Amino acid sequence: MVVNAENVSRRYGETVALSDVSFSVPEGEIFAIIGPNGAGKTTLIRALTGTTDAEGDVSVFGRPPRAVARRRLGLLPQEFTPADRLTARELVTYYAGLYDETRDPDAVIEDVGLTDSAGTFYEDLSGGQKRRACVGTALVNEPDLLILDEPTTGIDPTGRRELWRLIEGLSDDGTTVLLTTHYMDEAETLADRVGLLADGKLVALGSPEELIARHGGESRLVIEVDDEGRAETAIAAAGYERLPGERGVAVPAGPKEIPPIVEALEADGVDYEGLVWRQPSLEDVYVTLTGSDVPTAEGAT
Ligand SMILES: Nc1ncnc2c1ncn2[C@@H]1O[C@H](COP(=O)(O)OP(=O)(O)OP(=O)(O)O)[C@@H](O)[C@H]1O
Repeated sequence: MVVNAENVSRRYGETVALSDVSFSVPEGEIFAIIGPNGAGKTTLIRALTGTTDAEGDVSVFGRPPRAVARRRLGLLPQEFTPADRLTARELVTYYAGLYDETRDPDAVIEDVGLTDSAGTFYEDLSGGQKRRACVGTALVNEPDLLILDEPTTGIDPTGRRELWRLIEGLSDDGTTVLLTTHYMDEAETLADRVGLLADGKLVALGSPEELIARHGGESRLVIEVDDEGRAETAIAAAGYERLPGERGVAVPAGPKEIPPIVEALEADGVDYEGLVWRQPSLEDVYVTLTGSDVPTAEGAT
């Protein structure tokens, strides 16, 4: 196992940041930690990298975090603001100077897709380019384990997809990746396995498919309508109950139940604007197990 955490707990005064968290990450896996603000994601990363003391047992490459050879680990912290007046190439080269053996900084710059902007000052890069330059600093030592705390927060959709491709490519080459994210589509797309933290506890652990099958609930038909009360009455008359916590009027329904629901709406003259049928996703798992909405891009920290 590359990472092994057993009964890891951390308190800050009265606040329980982590409570008995246990999981392990095998070589080559992409493991995503998800959870609401304050769930303990960053504290867990700090426990794994030895920058905070925690109770329980943590080992990385079979050793206590602080004893791990620095060159084996690449870390992108959540808050990382390099000097504005360094170019992307200078930034990556600066970090390369911290190790005895490193990759060619220009090759790293190419990997993070910044060759054309290598000479641009950090402050003049776009949000996505900035974050990619930061990821580059974590790659200079060709780490065996890459830890990324919210790598794509604040990045536009194109930039996020580029970073996903980069992370997938690193994983294909054998790098183990542990990341935190507020984006459920990111975890669903990238992660081999996901750990869901809520109030410091690991409340679910498994592949996205397993978690969705276990906690995601049924497929559903979502009726987009102004008069939700009227739609609810119409579907209730046809024997269907509204699912709580969804945007629009959602009804648990397989594909074959779509026609009777539509007939019920039509029969009552409900003026609906749209119908969306969808299968459960990791977002539903998150909402079910944490009781909170998935944060929006603006709300994520
Ligand atoms: N250094 C600290 N001193 C005191 N309390 C802390 C400290 N670090 C974290 N906490 C508290 O521990 C809990 C977990 O925080 P943590 O930053 O690990 O959560 P998170 O899941 O990373 O949140 P976010 O998604 O907002 O980054 C929170 O209640 C936080 O206020």
